[in-house]
Amino acid sequence: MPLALELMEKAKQKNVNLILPIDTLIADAFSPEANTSDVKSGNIPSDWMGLDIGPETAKLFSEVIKNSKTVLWNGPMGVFEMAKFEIGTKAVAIAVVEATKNGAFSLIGGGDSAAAVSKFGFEDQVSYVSTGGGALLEYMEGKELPGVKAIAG
Ligand SMILES: Nc1ncnc2c1ncn2[C@@H]1O[C@H](COP(=O)(O)OP(=O)(O)OP(=O)(O)O)[C@@H](O)[C@H]1O
Ligand SMILES: O=C(O)[C@H](O)COP(=O)(O)O
Repeated sequence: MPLALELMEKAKQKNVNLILPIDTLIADAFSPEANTSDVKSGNIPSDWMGLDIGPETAKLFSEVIKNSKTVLWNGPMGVFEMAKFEIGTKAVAIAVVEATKNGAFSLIGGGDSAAAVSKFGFEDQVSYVSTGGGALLEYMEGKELPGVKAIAG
């Protein structure tokens, strides 16, 4: 939490638009048979958990993505492996595909993000899918990766 608050402050100082979820799909168990409900983010009862973004957030994120020229996607929106909690991740994936159709460069990174894109059958409709998760982000940060260094000589 302190790190999140620090990053939010940093984003504000740098005029970076940080968009957070406004609603959440909650469940009473980590299970495909769980009972679910949509609540405003911040209203999750203590014995429930958020397992996907809610429909309002899916709409909000999709709008931003569709209007972007470059998309770097790292991390699913929820537990997309269970059909009940795949809706948010699917909505984002559809928006990324649409942005790509409109000329955006879309880069998807991370084993689970790649699995999500593949599950929905969109692998060929985005610009690039990388299996690198943390390594991809470190590379984007400008860090030198030992493997890349060895290859580059
Ligand atoms: N609310 C949640 N509670 C528990 N697990 C979740 C929740 N939301 C997503 N997950 C799980 O987290 C995983 C996604 O992890 P992560 O965000 O690190 O993805 P990634 O960056 O694509 O993958 P990796 O870290 O392997 O490179 C998925 O398996 C998903 O089911
Ligand atoms: O699923 C994996 O193994 C990860 O996507 C690997 O990514 P990382 O080692 O770069 O985090």
